[in-house]
Amino acid sequence: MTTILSAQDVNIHYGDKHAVKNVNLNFARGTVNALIGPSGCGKTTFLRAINRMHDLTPGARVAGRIILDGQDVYDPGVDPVAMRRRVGMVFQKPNPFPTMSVFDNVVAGLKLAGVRDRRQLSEVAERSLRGAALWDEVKDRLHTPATGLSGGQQQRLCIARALAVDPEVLLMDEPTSALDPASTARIEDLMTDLKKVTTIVIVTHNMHQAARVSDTTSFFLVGDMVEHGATEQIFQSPKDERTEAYVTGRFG
Ligand SMILES: Nc1ncnc2c1ncn2[C@@H]1O[C@H](COP(=O)(O)OP(=O)(O)OP(=O)(O)O)[C@@H](O)[C@H]1O
Repeated sequence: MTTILSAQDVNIHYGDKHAVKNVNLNFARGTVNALIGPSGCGKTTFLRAINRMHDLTPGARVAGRIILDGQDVYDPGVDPVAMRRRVGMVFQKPNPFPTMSVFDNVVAGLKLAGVRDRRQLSEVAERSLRGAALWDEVKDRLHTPATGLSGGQQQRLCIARALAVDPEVLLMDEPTSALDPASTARIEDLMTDLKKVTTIVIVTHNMHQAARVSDTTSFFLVGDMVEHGATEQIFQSPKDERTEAYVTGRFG
């Protein structure tokens, strides 16, 4: 399998706080990769480093390399806005643009990139909404406000919005934690389909979810990445006793 994303000696500080400590990880193209660990252990901090979200966080410093398909995303020549089209992000709470219609939400990134052709926008909107398993539910209300959708639909809309620009990697930060079990199940099913078109890195508090959806799992603890491996191995025969204690529910 080819590596699409590689973190090399990544250290992240907030002021004096060393939130992520010398993390090395490789993710293969077309896989789902879970980051697990107790609250405050640096999962989200690491995830946000992948698409340079910390550029926008006062006091945050990222050191090391994040290599996306051969290119260091922190290279001074890289335009972070263009790079974020290659590395999409879905957040904990669905965050559709509240004043826009369903359609306009999906194509917002394309429009920002200068695409104006109506037919192209319509094609991409349909493909992305189908990709996010939302098309059938919204095809007759594309031009109604996105805020009229249910929470689960809004989250799939955010996934469609991310997919519309063909990201090579999709970052998901606890994408189902605000959703009911039925919506959660739909998004979990979706992740398996999305592997055909992108590579997913997902932060989740839900170990069952990590076990269900991911190919690899990385266990974080107070800023260290303690263990990384095939999900089955991490859950069934972890090498580190701290991983074992966590996945068997002895702390968390
Ligand atoms: N903007 C910030 N400024 C200062 N410290 C921060 C900031 N964001 C996070 N931290 C600290 O960095 C550490 C790692 O936080 P992070 O949110 O990455 O953990 P997490 O594993 O994602 O936790 P959770 O599962 O609760 O979301 C925590 O101690 C947190 O308090």
